[in-house]
Amino acid sequence: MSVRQKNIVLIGFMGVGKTTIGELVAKKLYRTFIDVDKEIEKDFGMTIPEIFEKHGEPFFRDYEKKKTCALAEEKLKVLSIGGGAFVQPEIRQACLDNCVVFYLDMAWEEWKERLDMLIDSRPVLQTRDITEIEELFYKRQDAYSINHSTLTISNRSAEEVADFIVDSLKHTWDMYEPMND
Ligand SMILES: Nc1ncnc2c1ncn2[C@@H]1O[C@H](COP(=O)(O)OP(=O)(O)O)[C@@H](O)[C@H]1O
Ligand SMILES: O=C(O)C1=C[C@@H](OP(=O)(O)O)[C@@H](O)[C@H](O)C1
Ligand SMILES: [Mg+2]
Repeated sequence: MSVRQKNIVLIGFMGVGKTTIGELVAKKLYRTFIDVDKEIEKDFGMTIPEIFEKHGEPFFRDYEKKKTCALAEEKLKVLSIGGGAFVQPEIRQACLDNCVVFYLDMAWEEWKERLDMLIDSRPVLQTRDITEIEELFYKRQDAYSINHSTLTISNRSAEEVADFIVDSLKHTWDMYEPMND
């Protein structure tokens, strides 16, 4: 597949801005944006917390695996995936094989300021105290560290990060597949 046709996937911990930044990147590249969590919510007619509540986390992870792997194989999309998705080896492989994977990396000190804003919509945060959330934050970094490009996004606006992603993609595309005049 041409490098220009590959999907772009944003990964990283809950609340770092994958959905917000993904939507901006898609607009700037005139691509379709897909938020995998929103697709799952549409499929069930329920919010993510409701799916966790009714069916449990293992069921959610299994559905997330099927949905994310299928979407990763499309072309020319910008995808934001759930913060826990990339921990699943099958999802990681599908994304790394078919897409350009950007990891949005944020410092814990900055992330923890977002906790209050996130907790109602992220069931994974509701069953853990702050120490356990911090452990999960660092544990997930092992999976996130396998990517095509790591962006340190602390103290950057969503717009700045999106512009950086678009510029770096254009640079890569021109390097590997220069456009004819
Ligand atoms: N760069 C940013 N700076 C400040 N707030 C942000 C930034 N990116 C996202 N946000 C805010 O953080 C919250 C979580 O963002 P979201 O895009 O849903 O993250 P994710 O998809 O990674 O869980 C939202 O309220 C969003 O407006
Ligand atoms: O990290 C996780 O385990 C989760 C992250 C959420 O997505 P965001 O990363 O977009 O918040 C959502 O998939 C679900 O609540 C589980
Ligand atoms: Mg999201």
